[in-house]
Amino acid sequence: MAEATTFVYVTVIVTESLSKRFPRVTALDRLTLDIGPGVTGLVGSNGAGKSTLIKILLGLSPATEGRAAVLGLDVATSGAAIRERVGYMPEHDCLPPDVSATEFVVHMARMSGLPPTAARERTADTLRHVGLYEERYRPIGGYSTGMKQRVKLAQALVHDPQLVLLDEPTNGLDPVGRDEMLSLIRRIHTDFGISVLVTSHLLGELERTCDHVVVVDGGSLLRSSSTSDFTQTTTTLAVEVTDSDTHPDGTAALRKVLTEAGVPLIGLDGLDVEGLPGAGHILLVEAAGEETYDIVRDSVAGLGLGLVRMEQRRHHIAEVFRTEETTPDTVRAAHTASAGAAAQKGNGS
Ligand SMILES: Nc1ncnc2c1ncn2[C@@H]1O[C@H](COP(=O)(O)OP(=O)(O)OP(=O)(O)O)[C@@H](O)[C@H]1O
Repeated sequence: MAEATTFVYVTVIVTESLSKRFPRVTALDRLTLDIGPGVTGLVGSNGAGKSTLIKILLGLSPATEGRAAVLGLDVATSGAAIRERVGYMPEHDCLPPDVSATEFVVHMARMSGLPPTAARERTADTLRHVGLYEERYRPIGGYSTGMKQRVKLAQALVHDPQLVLLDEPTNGLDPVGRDEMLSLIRRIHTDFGISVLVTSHLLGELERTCDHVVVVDGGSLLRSSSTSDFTQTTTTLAVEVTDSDTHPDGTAALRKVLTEAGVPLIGLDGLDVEGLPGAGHILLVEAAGEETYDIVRDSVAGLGLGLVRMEQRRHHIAEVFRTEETTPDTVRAAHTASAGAAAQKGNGS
C-alpha cells in the first residue's frame, strides 16, 4: 500500500494540482507543472501567484491542496533538505544596510552550513561572478538598486546550489541593468550548470534568457512550453512587392488576392517592424505550410508584380499572445482570470 502513495519525481520541479487558498484569495488554482533542467521563466502579472509558488517550492508555506517536489524532494516533508540544495533570491529589499556585501554573503554562506574558510572563499568567488568584487567592503546601504540585486543574487548562489529560484530579479533596474542581470542569470546555467527558475511580470524580457517559459494568470497555468515553441508555433512571412502600371498600389492588390485565396494576413498594428526597410509596403502572411509560399509566388506573378522579398520572421513571445488573443475563448479565459486575480488582489491582504 505504501508504494501506491509514493510520488516519484524525475524533473527539477514538479507540481500536481497545486492550490493555495488564503481566506479571501485563491493564489494558486490547481497548478500542474513539470520543469526540467535549464533556465525557466515563470511569467505572470502582479498577483498571478508567482511568489506564492516559490514559497511553497521552498517548503516555507504549505499548499492547501495538491503536491509538489523540488529535485525529487517532497515540499511537504523535506523543506530543510530542499533549502540546502536550492538558492532563493527574494523579490523585496531585505538587505541589512550597515554591513558590507562580503560580511552579509559570508554570513549567509555560514548559515547554509559552509565552514568559515570555505564561506569566505566562496563569497569572494561569487561576488566576483556577480560583478561586485571592487565594492565588496562597502556598506550595502550605499549601494544602487542594481548592486543590491546583485548582493541578493550572490547570497542565493554562495552555497553552490543545484537550483536557484529568482523572484523578479530585474525589478527596479534600468534597461542596461536589466540586460546585465539577464546575462548574469543565463551564465548561472551555462557557466555553473545550475538550473534557474526566474519570475517576471514582463513576458518579453525572458525570451532571450530562458529555455522554457511558463505563463500563469490568476493562479492557473496559461501555457508552458519551450521558448522556441513560443516563438515558432507559426511562421510569419514578410512579403514586399513592387507597384506596376496596372496596380499602382501593388501591396493592396496582393492583399486582396491573398485574402480571396484564404491566406491569413496579420495586421501590422503594434508589431515591431522597425528595421525592416519598406515596412509600410510589407504584408505579414501567416504561413500554414509550404503551399503558402507557392500561393504568394503565384499571386505575385499573376498580378505581374515584382517580388522584392519573402522572408521568415520569428514571433516574439508577446506577439504570440497578441495573436492568440484573436481567439475569443482564449481572450475570455485570460480576461476572466485577470479580472478574478485583480478582484482578489483588491480584496486580499
Ligand atoms: N499571506 C497572504 N495572505 C493573503 N493573501 C495573499 C498572501 N500572499 C499572497 N496573497 C495573495 O495571493 C495572490 C498571489 O500573490 P503572489 O505574491 O504570489 O503574486 P505574484 O505573482 O508574486 O505577484 P507580485 O509580483 O505582485 O508579488 C495575490 O492576490 C496576493 O494578494
